[in-house]
Amino acid sequence: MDVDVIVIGAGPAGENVAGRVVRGGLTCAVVEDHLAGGECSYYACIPSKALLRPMELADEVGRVPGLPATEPVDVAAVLARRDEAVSHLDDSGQVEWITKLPAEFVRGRGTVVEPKVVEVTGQDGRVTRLTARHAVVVATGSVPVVPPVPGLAEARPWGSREATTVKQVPRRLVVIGGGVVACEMAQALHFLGASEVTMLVRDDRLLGRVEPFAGELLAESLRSAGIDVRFGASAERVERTAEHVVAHLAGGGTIEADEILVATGRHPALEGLGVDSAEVDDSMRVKGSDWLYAVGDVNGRSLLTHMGKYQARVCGDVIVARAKGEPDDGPALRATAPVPQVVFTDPQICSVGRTEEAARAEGFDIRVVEYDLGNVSGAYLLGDGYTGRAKAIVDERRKVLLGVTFAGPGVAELLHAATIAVTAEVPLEVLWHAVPAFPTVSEVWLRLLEEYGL
Ligand SMILES: Cc1cc2nc3c(=O)[nH]c(=O)nc-3n(C[C@H](O)[C@H](O)[C@H](O)COP(=O)(O)OP(=O)(O)OC[C@H]3O[C@@H](n4cnc5c(N)ncnc54)[C@H](O)[C@@H]3O)c2cc1C
Ligand SMILES: NC(=O)c1ccc[n+]([C@@H]2O[C@H](COP(=O)([O-])OP(=O)(O)OC[C@H]3O[C@@H](n4cnc5c(N)ncnc54)[C@H](O)[C@@H]3O)[C@@H](O)[C@H]2O)c1
Repeated sequence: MDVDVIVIGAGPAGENVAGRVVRGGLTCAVVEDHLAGGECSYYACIPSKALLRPMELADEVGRVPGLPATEPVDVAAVLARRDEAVSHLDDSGQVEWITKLPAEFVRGRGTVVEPKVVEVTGQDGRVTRLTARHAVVVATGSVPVVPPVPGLAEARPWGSREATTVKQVPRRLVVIGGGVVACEMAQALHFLGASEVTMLVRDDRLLGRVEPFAGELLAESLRSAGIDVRFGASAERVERTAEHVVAHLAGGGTIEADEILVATGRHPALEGLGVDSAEVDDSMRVKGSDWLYAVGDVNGRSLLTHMGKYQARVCGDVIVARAKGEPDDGPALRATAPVPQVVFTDPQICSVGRTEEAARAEGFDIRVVEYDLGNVSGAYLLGDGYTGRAKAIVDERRKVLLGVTFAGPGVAELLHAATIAVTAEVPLEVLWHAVPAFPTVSEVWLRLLEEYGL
């Protein structure tokens, strides 16, 4: 079969490339080995957020006197809603979306066998050969890394998929890692009944890529909920017995649990793909090639759905421009945006742009302003004991924001204002005229500017 563009992988990134190239007038085939919709729809963003939402709501209700207690939580109902959110692992809706674009949907494992040629091996072993006139786009996502701890692989550890598809919440859980998956899933499963959760965090802080204060607030929250967060801790050996799993700790001691969750990062999914590297330029074209592109997790730039989709929009439009011989270097045709991210824990942690450490390392002349969210009237009204913090990094030369971080209940919805301010490089003196409504948590913007001296 000949088409203009072949996309391998129908996760959020691959689907969005297909949408853009078809909209631009090209024909497209989308190859998917497992479920159209990708990791995000069935095993990652959607189910994890469905599992975290009841905890968030219960915490919120708990902060407002006079409302009925929400415990005990109906775990079966929470899991049933999670199952609905992931369409019971049925991808027919997503396949229909692809075919209605219209694009050709080809189920099977894709391999690039020669330039612009992809062979797809179906589950029945049949091979379909696809040829692209213009481009092949790799959007195969990422796979979890399991560290080489003796006995760990044999102990059948959980990865994020097992955690998000959980049917029976284990009573005792050991979590290896202190990143986003570890924190979100430790907290969700603890809320849903894992009464003994121990986190083995190799480093001395949680969420190593965000501002340290945010990780500290989160560690306090996890610990006060009863989760045993151990810093500088690691398993040197793991074994599974008939009844449980045992983690032998470096430096002595053991922890016995029902399951062990490994959340130690992810690698680009390149195995068996016929592609050695997915390192791309800002147009998402693989370095050294004029027909191969890579978007989403697989290129390693930013392992987030919204960033994969953003890259996909750029990539699709660039391919269309190049296919038509039109200019391919307009500002909308390069993926260079600051990265926003939300960690959906309690407190929520969200950030965009540079941290203080990153800005200093890049040589910016900066000033840091911070403000306690609990002192904002809008936050006080959300409930008793609301705590949180905001931190902004100001480029002193241009008087614009380089990065903003919020930590606190419900702060995720504050993030897009920060994303606009950072992306558009809004001068602080202009930002001053963006008056936050009273009494909302957004009033923290005014407080930050006042702290700065405006
Ligand atoms: C537990 C968890 C929670 C997360 N929560 C969030 C969140 O809240 N917000 C957020 O922004 N990000 C979140 N992420 C990250 C997000 O899931 C990824 O960034 C996103 O799924 C990447 O999209 P993608 O299209 O690049 O890859 P994927 O979604 O992984 O899709 C890749 C697709 O390619 C297919 N494929 C692979 N190889 C082949 C092949 N050779 N042939 C055919 N098909 C192939 C796969 O089957 C898959 O369907 C989370 C991740 C995890 C693990
Ligand atoms: N809300 C969200 O946006 C969201 C949620 C979940 C996942 N994600 C994405 O998924 C990606 C993967 O998440 P993750 O939590 O697996 O990765 P991560 O990179 O966020 O965290 C990995 C953690 O494992 C630790 N670690 C690494 N190697 C180790 C080893 N050998 N032994 C012990 N600890 C080790 C690290 O120090 C770190 O604490 C993230 O990059 C994130 O972008 C996003």
